[in-house]
Amino acid sequence: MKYDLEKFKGVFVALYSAYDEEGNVCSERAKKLTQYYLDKGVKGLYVGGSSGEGVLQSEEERKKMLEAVMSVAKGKMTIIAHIGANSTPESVRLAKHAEEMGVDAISSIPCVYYGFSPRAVKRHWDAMIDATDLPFIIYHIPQTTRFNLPISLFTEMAQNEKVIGIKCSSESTYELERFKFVGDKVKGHDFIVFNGPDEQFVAGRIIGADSGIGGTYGVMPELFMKLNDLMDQERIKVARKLQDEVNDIIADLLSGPNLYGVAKYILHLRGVETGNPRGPMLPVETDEDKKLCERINKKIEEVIEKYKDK
Ligand SMILES: CC(=O)N[C@@H]([C@@H](O)[C@H](O)[C@H](O)CO)[C@@H](O)CC(=O)C(=O)O
Repeated sequence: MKYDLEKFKGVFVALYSAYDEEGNVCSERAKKLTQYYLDKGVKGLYVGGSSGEGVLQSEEERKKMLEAVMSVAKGKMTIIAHIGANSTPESVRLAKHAEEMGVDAISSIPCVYYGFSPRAVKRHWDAMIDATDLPFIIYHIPQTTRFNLPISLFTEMAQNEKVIGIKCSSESTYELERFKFVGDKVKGHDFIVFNGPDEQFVAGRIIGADSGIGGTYGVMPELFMKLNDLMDQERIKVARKLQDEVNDIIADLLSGPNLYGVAKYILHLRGVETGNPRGPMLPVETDEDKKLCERINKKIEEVIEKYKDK
């Protein structure tokens, strides 16, 4: 096996992007944000994905964000760079840049705007894969891309040595199980499956996920690391109870103007500045929204405390 797969097992924060007060990518803030997660002890970061607003940024902004992250995280955390862009040439340039930066793997959605055939998606992904020596992780998120990855294309992709895993953000745990089962069979060893829906972390791990990448981990990495430890120890009953509490928090996070707006404001309450999400995503503006964030932040602290020694 060409790649060390152990470094892809664990909890990966889907990193929010860091902006200044004018909405420009801010390297200093991105470095502090990266250090925040390094100090928390997460396994790694997924940079420039959905939570990272990669598809809302220019090529230069995406590079700038990754450069800041790598200046802090290189060799200390596993970094997966999401390089999916509107066109194949842009994705290829981002792939090459990610390799120059020393990331551990690249990853991509199939498409952004147009609906494509499996053949077109394969060609798009293959171009990125061929551009570097890095391992590649498929990003499957049909509810936003509208591309329902057929198992035939998945099987073909898994045959490529460089394709080591899939980030499965579809809500079907059956689909996740199939990717794990078929992936392991094709490889003859572990094919890394990342659970995508944070609300189903426990279910995903039970049915085959090795790891998790999530957009709500950023405000409660401690709770997802705890869930992961509980699953490693096969302490399902405690894990289920904690998942219930986490899902209550996620429901609150989703009840505000926008998940990332709320998450970023919660980080602001902790002294970690990342600015507002980029429009059309709504920021936290009203007193009511701010109170919601304060309440969620308090609830997270309480649940961390409650499960610390469980
Ligand atoms: C559809 C969607 O956005 N799914 C999220 C989840 O983390 C999601 O935000 C969470 O489960 C709350 O619903 C992730 O799978 C996406 C992700 O990790 C990323 O790339 O930011």
